[in-house]
Amino acid sequence: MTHAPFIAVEGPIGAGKTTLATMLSTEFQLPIIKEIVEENPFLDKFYRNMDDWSFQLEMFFLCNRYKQLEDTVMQYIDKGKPVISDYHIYKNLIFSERTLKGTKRDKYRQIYHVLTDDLPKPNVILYIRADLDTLLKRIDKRGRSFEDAMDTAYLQQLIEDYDEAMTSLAIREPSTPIITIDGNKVDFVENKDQFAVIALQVKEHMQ
Ligand SMILES: Nc1ncnc2c1ncn2[C@@H]1O[C@H](COP(=O)(O)OP(=O)(O)OP(=O)(O)O)[C@@H](O)[C@H]1O
Ligand SMILES: Nc1nc(=O)c2ncn([C@H]3C[C@H](O)[C@@H](CO)O3)c2[nH]1
Repeated sequence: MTHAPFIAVEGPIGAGKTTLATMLSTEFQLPIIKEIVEENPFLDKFYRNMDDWSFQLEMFFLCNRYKQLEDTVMQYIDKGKPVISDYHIYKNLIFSERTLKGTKRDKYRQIYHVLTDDLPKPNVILYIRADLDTLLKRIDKRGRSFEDAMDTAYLQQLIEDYDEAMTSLAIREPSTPIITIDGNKVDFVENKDQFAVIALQVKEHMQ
């Protein structure tokens, strides 16, 4: 590990990233970096018309995450302090490769690499996998109105994109451990023992 633990929780929409990252942050007294959702002016428009709004939305996410990552580096990573985040910057590419087409996709990819290639990346990843039924139930339970318009085929596609992306990340960065959690079976919210197993795995990577 080249720097203090920088832990990222990842997984498709509604997998439980923010929930788990918050629980781990409390357990280990770690500062947490959370996704900006409510202030996002494009999500509502995007779910109603993905083709029209995808570029604006992806750029918004990228710029916000870039700023958060810059701040995280200054406040924690450069000072050798551990930190947990409810996303990995790589998710920008997972989503944009799915939502953008043609020249916009090419331009976005270039901007992504220019902005992020030289920044430190998380060195421990928790990947929550879950199938469509589980995700739909959780998204429904959370009840964000703009997600009512989400296409289930899009969500299913993202589940598969995430699996591919995590496999390719494991090959490209073999020194970064990926702890995979079966979100269909493991209930870290209601079951304390199941949370304890995850917390123990994370602790092993914090030494
Ligand atoms: N293991 C679990 N068991 C039951 N409910 C869960 C579990 N994990 C998360 N939830 C619930 O599912 C909903 C979605 O969780 P959360 O917001 O943490 O997902 P997320 O992955 O951060 O979502 P997004 O991708 O939209 O940012 C919340 O209502 C949360 O309370
Ligand atoms: N298109 C797209 N690109 C992203 O980088 C991205 N990151 C998150 N999301 C969506 C999922 C939830 O609805 C909501 C909150 O996570 O925002 C994204 N959508």
